[in-house]
Amino acid sequence: MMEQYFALKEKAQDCLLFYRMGDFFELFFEDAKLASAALDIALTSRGKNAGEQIPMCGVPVHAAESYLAKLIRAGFKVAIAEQTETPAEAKARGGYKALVARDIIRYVTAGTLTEDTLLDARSDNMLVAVSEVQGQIGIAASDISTGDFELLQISEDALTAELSRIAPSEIICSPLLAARLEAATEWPKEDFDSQKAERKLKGLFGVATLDGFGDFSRGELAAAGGLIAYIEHAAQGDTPFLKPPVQRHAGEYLLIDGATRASLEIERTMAGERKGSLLDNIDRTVTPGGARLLGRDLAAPLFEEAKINLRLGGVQWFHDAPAIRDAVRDALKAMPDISRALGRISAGRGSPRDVGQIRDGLSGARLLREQLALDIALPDLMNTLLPALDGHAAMVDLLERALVETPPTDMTNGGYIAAGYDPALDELRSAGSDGRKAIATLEGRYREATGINTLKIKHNAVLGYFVEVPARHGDNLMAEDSGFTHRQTLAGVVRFNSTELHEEAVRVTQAGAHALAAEAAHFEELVDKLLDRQDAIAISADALARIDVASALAERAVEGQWCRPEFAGGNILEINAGRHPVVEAALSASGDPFVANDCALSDHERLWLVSGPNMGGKSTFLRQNALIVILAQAGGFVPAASAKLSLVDRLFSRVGASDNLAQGRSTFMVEMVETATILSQATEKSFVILDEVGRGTSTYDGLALAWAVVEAVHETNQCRCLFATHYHELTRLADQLDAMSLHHVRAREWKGDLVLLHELAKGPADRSYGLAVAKLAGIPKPVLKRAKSVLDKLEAGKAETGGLAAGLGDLPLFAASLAEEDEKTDMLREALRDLDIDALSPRDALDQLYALKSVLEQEE
Ligand SMILES: Nc1ncnc2c1ncn2[C@@H]1O[C@H](COP(=O)(O)OP(=O)(O)OP(=O)(O)O)[C@@H](O)[C@H]1O
Repeated sequence: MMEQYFALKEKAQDCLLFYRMGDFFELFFEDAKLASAALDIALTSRGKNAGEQIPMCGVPVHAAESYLAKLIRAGFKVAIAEQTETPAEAKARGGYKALVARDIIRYVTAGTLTEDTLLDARSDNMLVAVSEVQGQIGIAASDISTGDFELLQISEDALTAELSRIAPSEIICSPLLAARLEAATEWPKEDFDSQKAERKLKGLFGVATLDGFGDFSRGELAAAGGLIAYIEHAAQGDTPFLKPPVQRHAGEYLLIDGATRASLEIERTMAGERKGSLLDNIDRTVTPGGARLLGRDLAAPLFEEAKINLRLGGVQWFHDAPAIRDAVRDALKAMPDISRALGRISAGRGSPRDVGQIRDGLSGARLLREQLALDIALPDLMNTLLPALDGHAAMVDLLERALVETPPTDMTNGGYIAAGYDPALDELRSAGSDGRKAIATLEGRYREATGINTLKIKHNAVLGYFVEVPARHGDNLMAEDSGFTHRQTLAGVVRFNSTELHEEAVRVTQAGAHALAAEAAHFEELVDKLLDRQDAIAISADALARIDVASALAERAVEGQWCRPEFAGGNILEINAGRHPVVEAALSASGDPFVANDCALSDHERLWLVSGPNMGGKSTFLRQNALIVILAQAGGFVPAASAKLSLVDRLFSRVGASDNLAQGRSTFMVEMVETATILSQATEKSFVILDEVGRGTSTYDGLALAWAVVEAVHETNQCRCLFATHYHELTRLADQLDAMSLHHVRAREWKGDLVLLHELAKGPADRSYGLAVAKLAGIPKPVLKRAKSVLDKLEAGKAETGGLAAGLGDLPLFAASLAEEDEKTDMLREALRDLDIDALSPRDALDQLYALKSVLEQEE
């Protein structure tokens, strides 16, 4: 057995091996130690290997899913080794001592789950494959529990942003990329082959060309190849359930990098929780499919006005029609998760319950369509979605006739095919129940005939049916002519068989076995019919999810009195009475009102410098405007009285200081890396919020950096920007930078105490109130007093010398100093531009590099 175990373990590689033995999955050696610790179950031992006890632990097969869930959550992968023949088959093959054959039938990994119990119903579970072809990155992403499948090609610098959007549970990559993608599992290069992948995809979707799905690059195809190979490996041969690939193009979406996503707490808070995030705040969806789609929408807001307005039209319609909204949401609430049920069926793991769910979902969809079709003024969104809900009448009708109302998950005991669907099955069932009745009658007759009132006819798995009497009556039935044959004597009872009982028993078991087989055959047939229509069913499920999202966003908008955003040309962001939905909700829980604030960025006033006391609401103001952009471009209403904006191509946020010690970066380093990304990538169409850039270092360095960053954003990037700062000195820049204006959050001192008004006003803050905030926070009085006298001294010094920023008045403008530096690098640029990299051998490339270096040295 150990030999067989080692062979399987070798195959399982870095996965824990679940080795099936009877009713248990057993784990041995190191696997047992790891699993027993992770699952908190007993570690025992069994037999010896090389003189050492073999550590072992086990989980019962019937409860294996919950243990699997725990292990996957703890970051393990599991290989399931099942018995591939029965003990009887093994005996027939190799005699009494033959070992039952076993093989790995499936690998369970975080990205290849389909079971309800192992998945979060309201989030996607993405598996991502990444490849690199000629310097371009191909990404294939799929949620195999629903079949969603997308492909895209990006440049390498966009990789982390894309991965943060997709938030995969598991990443695989070709060996070339493994060093750059720490979290990824390396997968053989042969599977990342674009030509092989193209053939595979064509086969999978039964098409002669992939042109109908998109014009895929070699990188995209290679990634798809890796992804499919990995899924096939996990399922050990079953064809993966994938819908036709959707090709994404970087320019179709609002780009949000990982740091911005994290700092704006879009889908998760900084602490990693869904609760407290923007998504959690706005999520009023009533179906798991809707919740998943909303998550996807927020992760990738659109950059196309027509598409956004299509979504907004749907939200508006539900917003304006409360009765329809309520009715639709009630109908949706009752609907099962069709997508995931279909995913399981397609993966060969579907149960009668899954088929029942699809029946109920599709029939609900049809009712919904009939209900909505009565409305004459449907918005475009609904006009495009409603037809997708139809077309399943024959399927629903078949499933309604074929299945009982609530089919079980477990098929082993049958009972899921409805009475009346198949007369032959009905007959088998009645033969079975007639037999059981006959056995009950037989029991009565035997009691009478033998005079033993305690005689019983029982059934167990080993003996089948038998007659049982207490031991003291045993002898009566032992007589040769009694009609009973002895089978077993136990401590208190004796068991017998009889010809009549045997005949009835055969009738019952045969009828039962035939009925089970008939049910299984019907089930298989139903599954085949469903799979024939799986694309159409998936489209209906997607349409239901979209309707759920539209009605949920409308519900949230009504609840919070949100407005429909409008889009305009140019580069504006005009928000009237904007609010931060998460802060507002937190405040309202404690009964405090949220103070709404306006934002009015335009081509002439692109950059707002916001100052004011700590705790005054600067960060909240910056973030709320970023969140409004996200919500608007995701196709939702926004928390404001009115909102008009020009589409944003990239959103950047550098908010708050957070150490990323895991990556070995200090607070200041993180701040600078993020700021560098913004300065290099923000375009005129971007929106940037910068919060206290420079505060992580010494005052002079910090101010100098903040100063230069404001100038660069204003002069070079020319994007819309909100910049919060405590450096009062920066306000001087307003004289030089014509598209920058000054704003502050208001505060007042009242009877010696600070009152924060959280209200934005024009102009710079009059003072910083740092000490007053410290007092609010409970800094001891002697410390405050001392701080006050230090402050007085500093301010006296400042008055004499002109302060920190003295002498900055005659600094030349940013653009002027930049131009000078640019010239220096021109020769280099020329040389680089003339290089034809594709034509270079590695040797030439090295020579060129030396040449470039010497150009640089000459210049310097
Ligand atoms: N518009 C508002 N209306 C009501 N309360 C607000 C508003 N904005 C902020 N607050 C409250 O003030 C708190 C502090 O806000 P915020 O963090 O935005 O201040 P800040 O000016 O950025 O502070 P710091 O300079 O210390 O970072 C928030 O947690 C919230 O409770």
